[in-house]
Amino acid sequence: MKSTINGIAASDGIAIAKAFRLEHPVLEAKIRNITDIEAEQARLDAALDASRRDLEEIRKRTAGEIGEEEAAIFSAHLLVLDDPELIGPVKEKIKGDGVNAEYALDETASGFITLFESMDNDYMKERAADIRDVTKRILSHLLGVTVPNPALIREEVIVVAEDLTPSDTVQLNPAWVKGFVTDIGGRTSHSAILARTLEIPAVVGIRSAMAEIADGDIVIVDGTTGEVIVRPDEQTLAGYTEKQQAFDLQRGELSRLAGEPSVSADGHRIEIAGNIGSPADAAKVLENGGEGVGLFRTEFLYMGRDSFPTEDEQYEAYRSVLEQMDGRPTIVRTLDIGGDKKLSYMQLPEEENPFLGIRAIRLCLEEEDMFRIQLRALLRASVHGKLKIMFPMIATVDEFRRAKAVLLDEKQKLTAAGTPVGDDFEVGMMVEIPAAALMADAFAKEVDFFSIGTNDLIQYTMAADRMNERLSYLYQPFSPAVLRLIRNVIDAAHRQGKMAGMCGEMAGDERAIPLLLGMGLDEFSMSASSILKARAKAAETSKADMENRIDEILSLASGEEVLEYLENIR
Ligand SMILES: C=C(OP(=O)(O)O)C(=O)O
Ligand SMILES: [Mg+2]
Repeated sequence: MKSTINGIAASDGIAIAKAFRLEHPVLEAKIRNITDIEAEQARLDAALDASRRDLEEIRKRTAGEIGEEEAAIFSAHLLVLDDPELIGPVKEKIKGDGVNAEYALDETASGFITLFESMDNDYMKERAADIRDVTKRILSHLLGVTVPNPALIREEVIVVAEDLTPSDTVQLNPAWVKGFVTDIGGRTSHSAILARTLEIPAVVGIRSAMAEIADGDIVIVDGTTGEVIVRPDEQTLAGYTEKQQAFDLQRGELSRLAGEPSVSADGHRIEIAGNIGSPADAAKVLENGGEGVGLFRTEFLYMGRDSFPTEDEQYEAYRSVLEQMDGRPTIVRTLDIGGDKKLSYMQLPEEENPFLGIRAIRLCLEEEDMFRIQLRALLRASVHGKLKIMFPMIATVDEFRRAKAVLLDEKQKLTAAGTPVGDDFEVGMMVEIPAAALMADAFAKEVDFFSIGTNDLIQYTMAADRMNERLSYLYQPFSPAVLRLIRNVIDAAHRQGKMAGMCGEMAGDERAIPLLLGMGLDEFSMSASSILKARAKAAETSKADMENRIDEILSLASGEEVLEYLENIR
């Protein structure tokens, strides 16, 4: 029976395909006593063989379709599978204790995991993560439970999941994943941002998707309205197929703006740039006529792998982006890990409030060696284009100064060693903490540019978790509280002759563009798929007219009133 469920529209467009449930099953390794030891050991061997076949296949396909680097993790898993130091003790335990293979494996592996994780050694911590993953795979074969392998998807699907972590999403191949729906999350959770980067429709925060959608159900995702139709009838299907074609047509029409500059109706020039998570995304920004990169979220280079990227690997990634952008301004943000963005190979402390904890620049200033590797890679790459280095989550002027001092120290060392470093790279900061927005005048004297991170700025201003769908009513980009902070940042930047940009999702929101233009925002950075619509919106807006309205808008009492005001301007 057809049913319609609603969530938060996260990425525009319509996708129609079969559901693929991405669910991590509970694997319980209960103890059983065994009498036929040989048969039990043979059962373990069979599970090892099956796991080996899985991994070889996944490795091969990942290497061929995504890249050798991404496939490396599966080679590491294959090594664990064949490691006599793990498998030997499991077999001995089956024999010595007369217990079943699941239990012997789980106990032995847990012992190694606890031991390796407790060591102050990144290599051993990575091995612990590998053992955990491989153990799950072997257990699933022993228990006859299927674990989903998104890397093996070979038909068009809509991924249905409770949640997609950033490391889940980097493994999805957009050639097959036509859209996704999740029960958890909001418009600015990272899975939603990634969907926009990949230009695939998505609806998040549905709450009942996993309960209502079975594997193989036909699903329509309307990422523009937030509707998800499960098991549609013929008529509904036909209606949405038409809607899908109209959407594609509109996208095609907008593409004529790709080579045009971004100018308001009254001739004011702005820059519209793209947000990226990998060097491959830069091509999408250019295809959509982006005038620069306003945010490269480098933490994605650190995800979907089982060890830190080396300085050379990072250098290559930054160089690739700068070369592709060919002299256009390119803002690369230093590592913003923590909060919901975790690394399997880096143990972060358990915190009560991870979004208020050791993340981003706070972590980098604590783990200075790790930070310096990234800064060296950036400095070496700076000769290949117009690089702007940006620090995330800056709360105090002192933090900015400390981060910049480490950068300049590395620059000096490289120069002393004869390594070429660009002379004209800029150093700026994200404004995503209310304290920084309020103190923008003090910061403006020290930075080369600001980029306002509304995703976090809104959550910290409203004290409403950006990922909690139940608080989405509080997560208000148009709240005058947020708008006043934004204006403060732009004005402070301009008083010092500095550029003010925005790379939070608000910059690509068509309703916000006239308002931001009126406040004088210089640079708007967004998902590649929003660039052309934003350019069209700017072209029909008079900056001078909006400028005259700003005081009135900022004196309204609520986000709802602001939105109503904006809708009535015509
Ligand atoms: C752009 C931002 O950074 P992220 O979404 O990566 O936290 C932001 O906070 O607005
Ligand atoms: Mg942020």
